[in-house]
Amino acid sequence: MKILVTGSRGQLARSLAERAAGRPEMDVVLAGRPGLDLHDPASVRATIVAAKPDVVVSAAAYTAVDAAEDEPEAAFAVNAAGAAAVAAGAAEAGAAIVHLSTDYVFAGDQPGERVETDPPDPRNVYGMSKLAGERAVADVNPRHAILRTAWVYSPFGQNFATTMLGLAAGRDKVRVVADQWGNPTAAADLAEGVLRVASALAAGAPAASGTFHLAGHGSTNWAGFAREIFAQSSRLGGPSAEVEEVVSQDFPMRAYRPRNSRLSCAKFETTFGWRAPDWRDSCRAVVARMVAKEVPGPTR
Ligand SMILES: NC(=O)C1=CN([C@@H]2O[C@H](COP(=O)(O)OP(=O)(O)OC[C@H]3O[C@@H](n4cnc5c(N)ncnc54)[C@H](OP(=O)(O)O)[C@@H]3O)[C@@H](O)[C@H]2O)C=CC1
Ligand SMILES: Cc1cn([C@H]2C[C@H](O)[C@@H](COP(=O)(O)OP(=O)(O)O[C@H]3O[C@@H](C)C(=O)[C@@H](O)[C@H]3O)O2)c(=O)[nH]c1=O
Ligand SMILES: [Mg+2]
Repeated sequence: MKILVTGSRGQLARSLAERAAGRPEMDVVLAGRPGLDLHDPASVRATIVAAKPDVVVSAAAYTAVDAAEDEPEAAFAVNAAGAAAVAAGAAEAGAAIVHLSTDYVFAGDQPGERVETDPPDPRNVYGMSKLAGERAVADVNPRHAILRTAWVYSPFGQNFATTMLGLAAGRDKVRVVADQWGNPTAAADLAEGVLRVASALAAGAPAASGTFHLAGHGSTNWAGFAREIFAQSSRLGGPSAEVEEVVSQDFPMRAYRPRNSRLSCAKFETTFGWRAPDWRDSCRAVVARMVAKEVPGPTR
């Protein structure tokens, strides 16, 4: 099975490449800028059609949540029009598409866990642009799985865990919000789930089409996530800091963040027969790689 992934240096793209290595039945090809640029639909179409994939994984996105507030045109160009171009290219190539979306499509003002049929109601530009992308993908390519995930981290590139370890290297105490709840998701676990969905779509399983939630098992708030990162790091002699819990109001950010974006992954688990590991177990594994500095930084 040939899988074309959009984006070459992103967390999920790199995790997919790593996860598929040594599995000859999974031929994962990464396609990023400048060859495939989501600002340039013609480059997207040409790259996908030329590659003749069985499945396209639409991983590339405009993911700078705060910056999106100041440049909504760019966020929508990439996350909505760009996603539509990926889905159209996949349809033209006769390929199915796995498209990644986010917990931030929800308002986060309801208790409990969100299921796929709950109404989305994004409260920031990033979330609005990703919701527009979901709708465009579903319209353009009937053989689609839209996977909403959350709080993705990995040894690759910039994410909350690398930010926390970076801050801890220079100070004793870090202030972290404790009133935003969600499901930390290791990119490696997400990649495993994506490969399972890709296989099911390629095999023509009708149940594999639709919208699904896939995130790490169990939930916490950002302060709890930070404490776990530091606990694992200090165990291995890496940087750590005391976590001072604050509320969102006391940690102003450009973009509004949902307070409760916990996702129910029951539909994914039932459909694909697989559950992501407990977020703490994956956190231990990822932080170990970060502390060991096993992975070089982004090659920019
Ligand atoms: N990170 C997270 O916490 C979450 C992510 N998601 C979604 O999951 C998916 C994967 O996220 P993740 O791997 O973390 O993302 P990253 O932020 O790690 O990587 C984003 C990728 O998108 C690429 N990209 C950005 N703009 C363009 C463009 N104009 N043309 C081509 N490529 C572009 C980047 O390319 P380059 O390497 O050239 O910069 C990079 O490869 C995304 O769809 C995201 O919305 C959902 C929930 C949480
Ligand atoms: C750096 C830092 C952040 N925070 C807070 C700010 C924010 O509310 C929360 C998370 O901050 P970040 O900017 O790392 O995370 P954020 O950019 O909101 O992460 C989101 O990215 C997009 C792409 C998604 O799709 C979401 O699922 C989610 O992962 O932590 C602190 O409280 N203290 C700190 O020192
Ligand atoms: Mg961010």
